Amino acid sequence: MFTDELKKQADPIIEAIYNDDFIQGIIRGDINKDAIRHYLKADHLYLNEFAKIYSLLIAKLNDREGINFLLGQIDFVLNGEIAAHQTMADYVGEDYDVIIKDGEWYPSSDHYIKHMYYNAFRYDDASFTICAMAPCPYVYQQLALKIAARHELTGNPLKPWVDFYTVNMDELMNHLDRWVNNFAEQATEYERDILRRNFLESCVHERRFFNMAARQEEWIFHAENSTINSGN
Ligand SMILES: Cc1ncc(CN)c(N)n1
Repeated sequence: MFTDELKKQADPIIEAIYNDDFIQGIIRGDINKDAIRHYLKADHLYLNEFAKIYSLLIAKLNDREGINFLLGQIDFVLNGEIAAHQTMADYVGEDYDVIIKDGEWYPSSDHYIKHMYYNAFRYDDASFTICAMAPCPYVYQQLALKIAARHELTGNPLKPWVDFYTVNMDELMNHLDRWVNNFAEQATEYERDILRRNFLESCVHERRFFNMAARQEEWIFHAENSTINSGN
């Protein structure tokens, strides 16, 4: 299947994310609280845009099943995933609403969000955007499964965050796989290349997003050579 090929190509990127500072800090249970604050500020806004992009895709569909599926996902992203964020806010020891109130689209999350919007506006078929969005659940599911398989997290304050992504992603991933595979079957090789690239680029965006939080990346406009304070 086409999506099996994508997932195989994504695995080294996911393994690299696993070994980066953010996930290693989660595994140890002592991740820097500023990294978590930064992540929550960025992710709250990212998920809002993710829900809005789903709504753009609804306009491209004609089947009620697909529309209902996306409506369910909008609800999950806006109301379900809060539980994972709440675990992190509890770890920081501050009120969630206070933490997120001054978030922004920091450079790496900005790039990721615009990658998804580009596809939603550029292509009539929703599959191109779905390929750019699928790493969002997929990468977290794979990270959580790797962590759970390799570590005993009892007593780790971030264990509920890991548990959340081990159990909640299966149905969604099956649906997205079917969707992309159906489209890929009748797509041209040129279109399949775009699908592949969209998926892999978003896996790299996932890595950059965690590293953004680990380094508390910000836009810098005042420096002589305006740049961002992040590598990778
Ligand atoms: C950036 C990002 N990627 C993925 C997820 C998991 N849905 C998330 N909350 N944020």
